[in-house]
Amino acid sequence: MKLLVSPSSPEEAQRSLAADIIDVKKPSEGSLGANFPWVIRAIKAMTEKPVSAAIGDFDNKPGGAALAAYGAACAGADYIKVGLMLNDPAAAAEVIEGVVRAVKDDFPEKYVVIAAYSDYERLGTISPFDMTPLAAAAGADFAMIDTGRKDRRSTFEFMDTEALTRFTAMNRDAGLGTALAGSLVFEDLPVLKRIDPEIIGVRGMVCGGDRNATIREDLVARAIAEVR
Ligand SMILES: O=C[C@H](O)COP(=O)(O)O
Repeated sequence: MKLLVSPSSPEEAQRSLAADIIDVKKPSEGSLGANFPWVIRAIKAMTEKPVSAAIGDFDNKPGGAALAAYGAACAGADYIKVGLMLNDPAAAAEVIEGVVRAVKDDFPEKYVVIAAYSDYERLGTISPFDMTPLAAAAGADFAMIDTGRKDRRSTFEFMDTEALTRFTAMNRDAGLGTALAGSLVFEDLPVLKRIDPEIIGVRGMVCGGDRNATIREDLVARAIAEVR
C-alpha cells in the first residue's frame, strides 16, 4: 500500500517528500481542485518520486476535463486524477474517455486515476461501483474513492469496510488499481491495510487533522512509517 500525500505548494511539497506519491492539488478549488501548471512543474523538479496532479471535480464537461488532463501531463504529472461530479453514466463515460485519451495518446506511460465520491448519495453523483466498469472500459489505470465535500466526515462514515473491500476486489477483477482517500486518520491505517488498496491518499491526516492547515513533515514521516 503506497502513501499519497497532497501538498498545495512547493513549500508543502518539500515537507511531503517522504511520501510514495506527491499529489499536487489546490484544496480551495474542491476535493480534487487543480493547481497551476507551474506549481506542478516546480514540484516535479523537486523530486524523483512520482508526482500526481488533480485536475478538478468535473460535471458534464469532457472537453474541459480532457484539456486539463493534457495540461497536467505536459506539466510533468505521472498520475492524472479527475473527479466525477456528475450522475449520468453516459456523461461520466465521456469525461473518462476524454481524459484517458488526452493523456494516453501522447503519454502512454502515465497513469490515469478516475475518482468517484464516497459521499455520492448526499452529492447526487455517480457511485464508485458504477464508475469502475466505465474506467476499466476506457483504459484508465486506477479507480479512486475520495470524499467530494470536505467537511471532515470520513469516507468510512459513508462506506463501511465491507463496501471498500468489495470496491477494491471489483477493481482488481477489472484490471484496475484502487486508491482510497477521504479524511482518513491514523486510526484507520490498520483496517486500510486489511482492505489492501494499492494507494491511500491523505492531506488532513498529515496537517494535524485540519486540511486547511499546513502539512507537517513529522506527520508525513509517521504516516509513512505506519503504512510500511
Ligand atoms: O487525494 C487525497 C486527498 O487529498 C485527501 O484529502 P483529505 O485527507 O484531507 O480528505
